[in-house]
Amino acid sequence: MKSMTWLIQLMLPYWRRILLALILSTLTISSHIGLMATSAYLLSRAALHPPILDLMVTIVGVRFFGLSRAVLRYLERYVSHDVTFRVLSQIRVKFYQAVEPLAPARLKNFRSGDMLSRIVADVETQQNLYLRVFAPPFVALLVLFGYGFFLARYDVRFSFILAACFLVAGLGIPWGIKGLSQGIGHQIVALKAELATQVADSFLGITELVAYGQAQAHLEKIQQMDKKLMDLQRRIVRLSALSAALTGMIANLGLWLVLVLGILLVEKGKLSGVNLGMLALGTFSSFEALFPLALVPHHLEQNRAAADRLLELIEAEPAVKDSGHLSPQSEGLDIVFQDVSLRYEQDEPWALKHLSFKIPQQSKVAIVGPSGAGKTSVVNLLLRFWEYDEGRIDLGGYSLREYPQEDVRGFIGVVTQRTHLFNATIRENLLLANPKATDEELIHAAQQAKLHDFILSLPQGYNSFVGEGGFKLSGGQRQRLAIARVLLKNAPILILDEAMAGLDSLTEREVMDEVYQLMEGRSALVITHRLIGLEKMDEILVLDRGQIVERGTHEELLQLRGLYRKMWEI
Ligand SMILES: Nc1ncnc2c1ncn2[C@@H]1O[C@H](COP(=O)(O)OP(=O)(O)OP(=O)(O)O)[C@@H](O)[C@H]1O
Repeated sequence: MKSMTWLIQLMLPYWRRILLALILSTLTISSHIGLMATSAYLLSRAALHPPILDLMVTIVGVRFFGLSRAVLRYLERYVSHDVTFRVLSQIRVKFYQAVEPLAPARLKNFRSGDMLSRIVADVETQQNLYLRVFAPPFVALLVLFGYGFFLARYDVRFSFILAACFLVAGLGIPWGIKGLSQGIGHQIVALKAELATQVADSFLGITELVAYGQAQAHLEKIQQMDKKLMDLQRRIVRLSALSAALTGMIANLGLWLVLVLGILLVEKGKLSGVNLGMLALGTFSSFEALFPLALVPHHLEQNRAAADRLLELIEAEPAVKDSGHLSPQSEGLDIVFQDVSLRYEQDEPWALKHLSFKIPQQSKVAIVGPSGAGKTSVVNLLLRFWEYDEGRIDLGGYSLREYPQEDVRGFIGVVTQRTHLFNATIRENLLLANPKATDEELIHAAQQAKLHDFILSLPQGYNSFVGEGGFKLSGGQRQRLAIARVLLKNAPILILDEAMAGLDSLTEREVMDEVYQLMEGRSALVITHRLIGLEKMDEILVLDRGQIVERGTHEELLQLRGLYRKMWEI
């Protein structure tokens, strides 16, 4: 119910267009009725051989309805699809606005294929909302009342026949089909999501699947799901055909009942014989309004299931909410952690416990420690990806919570182990860090990151495509590109989170030199479990199970003969 209320709220701003579309739909069906009725009337009158002038009005009527039906059908399709696409774009905008603040913390719980399915398939399912759920009942009611009143002018019993047939075909058949199709809408939405998830997973893990000889097995799994989805869709097509056949039968029954009643009335002299065909065929064609009703419950179920999935994300609470309006100054950007504790979930152990340290502006601090010690968690807090539970983090003398998240991130440049490169050109990947950068600035950054010569050696230079995830570049080239990005961003705070992991020793040494140059004149937080080059750090924090167990310079820590020394010796 909640999802329907949400969808209706999105449609409300377009009520004028919706009203126009409903009127146009009703007029289109009315034109159809008019065409059939006037044609039948014309044939009946013509059979009596009246002077041709007597038929002129009817002939014009036939022409008018013939033309207006086509024009109105076009306008109705135009306006109703226009409304539909406007509502869809609203849904997409709302969805994106709600999802963006959830990244990255909350989105990690969702699989990428499932997210894709929500953004694409579940949004697109909503195109049925107006066209196949809301419009048909309204149009059927308008036709029933409009044509019902027309019939009542001849005899009210014609109207009762029409109402009875509309009741059976408009409520009885959809009710029966609802019973037969119950649950299929939900299953289709769930299966589409699962299928998208499996396909996306297969693409992401294609190397592993091929290497371990599992590609065929995986493909078969996907084919099975696809078959299941096809079976469900086939069931819906069968039900659609059944409902069309049943509605057609009721339409024929309606025609016969009107004909029988009409014949009786003609016999009694209460109805002119020339009207007989007009009333019968008009009634028959009014059933056009009823054909889409049978699948309304099915589409409604599918729309609700898809909308529920959209709402699940739209209503999710972001891990961090903006509450402050301070803007960080580029001067005096000391970072201070005071007794900071964090746990990712209430029932999980603390990832960070009572952490206190300071990174004065332009100083270099390293955090080292074994895997799972909490090093990346410190970065997550600084970048405002997660909210800390206890303590206080200050930036430039004010709590981090007093700044908008975007402003904080604007002051921080990050190089991580897994630099994501978009399937675009080198230029576009660099511009991500600073869309306004000039060509000279791009080249300067690439030169500093020792990437320029390599780029020039490519046939397309800066316009060369890097491939999906940057697969056309080596690990070292990717990291250099990340460094060039940070240079372009020119942020006063630098975070290097395992930036050298995955590189061979030679490349590591080369990239390290560039990284140390990059640190000059900036505050730097270096996260690593490889104790290389840490002599240049002002302070090293040794983290273990979320707590600082040792701190000092490289020399001091070696003398302590504790965890750091042990790690260093290894
Ligand atoms: N998003 C998350 N949700 C739940 N728990 C998490 C999440 N991220 C990290 N953790 C947990 O928090 C703890 C610290 O993780 P963190 O990634 O900070 O460690 P790390 O020192 O950076 O490890 P590594 O060197 O292996 O990258 C771990 O126990 C980890 O399982």
